[in-house]
Amino acid sequence: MTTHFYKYQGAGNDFILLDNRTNAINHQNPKLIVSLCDRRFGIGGDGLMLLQNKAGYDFEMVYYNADGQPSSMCGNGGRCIVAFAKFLGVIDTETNFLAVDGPHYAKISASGDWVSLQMINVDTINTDEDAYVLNTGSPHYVKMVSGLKEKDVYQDGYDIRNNNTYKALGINVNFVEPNNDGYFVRTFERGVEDETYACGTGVTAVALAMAKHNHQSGQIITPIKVLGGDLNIRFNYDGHTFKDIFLEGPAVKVFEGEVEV
Ligand SMILES: N[C@@H](CCC[C@H](N)C(=O)O)C(=O)O
Repeated sequence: MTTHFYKYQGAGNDFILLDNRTNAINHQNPKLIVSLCDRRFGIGGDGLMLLQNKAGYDFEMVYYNADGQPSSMCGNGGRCIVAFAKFLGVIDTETNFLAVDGPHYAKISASGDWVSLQMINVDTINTDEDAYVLNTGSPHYVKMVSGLKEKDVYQDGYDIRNNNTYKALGINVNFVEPNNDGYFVRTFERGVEDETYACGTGVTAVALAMAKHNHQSGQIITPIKVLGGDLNIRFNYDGHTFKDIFLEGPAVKVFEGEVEV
């Protein structure tokens, strides 16, 4: 069958969006998702999402990585699907929706292209040698480096994601370096198995890990530059739990069309 698709990007993390409120799309088809996300033979994307009806919520976000597998939470995907929901008229400027890691609240600008998404609370940050390891809806490894602009993020990220500790379940690898007013971050993403232009749960993990690293607490706002733009993370840290975590940034419809599914 043919269906309408929409392409969105959030700071360069890009996604195919499908409106599946009628449940007409059979999405349990990894081969189809891989081919739609292919940048040469398909539409292209770091992932694919379906917006579905869900009792008790404005909608449900169903997320697949570009490798065709359902995965854990995608922060930029969450921001993009909120913009999509507003475009479809499912929501106005606030929403409560369900994702794989639970309920999420989000706010969207009246213009529909700036989304502030609440993320899950985090109370555990582990270490792996000099790196931080935490789950912000997806699992993340955060390592401070210098010379990040020139770093071989693909190779170094690949090696960490595929080492004996992480190979089986996978992990997203974030390299971070302080810049003027915040941090510069580059991420090797599990399920894309490549560097992406941004990772929302990744920059969230970096912001929390850096607060712990710098012994900060209270209300914290962390601006983060990524390859595809700028993101902001605001949260509250009482020394035990990171709460009221919001990931903020652009979410933009790029193009739309018809595709065979
Ligand atoms: N791009 C995402 C993260 C998507 C999930 C990730 N690839 C994984 O499998 O853990 C984001 O913006 O958070």
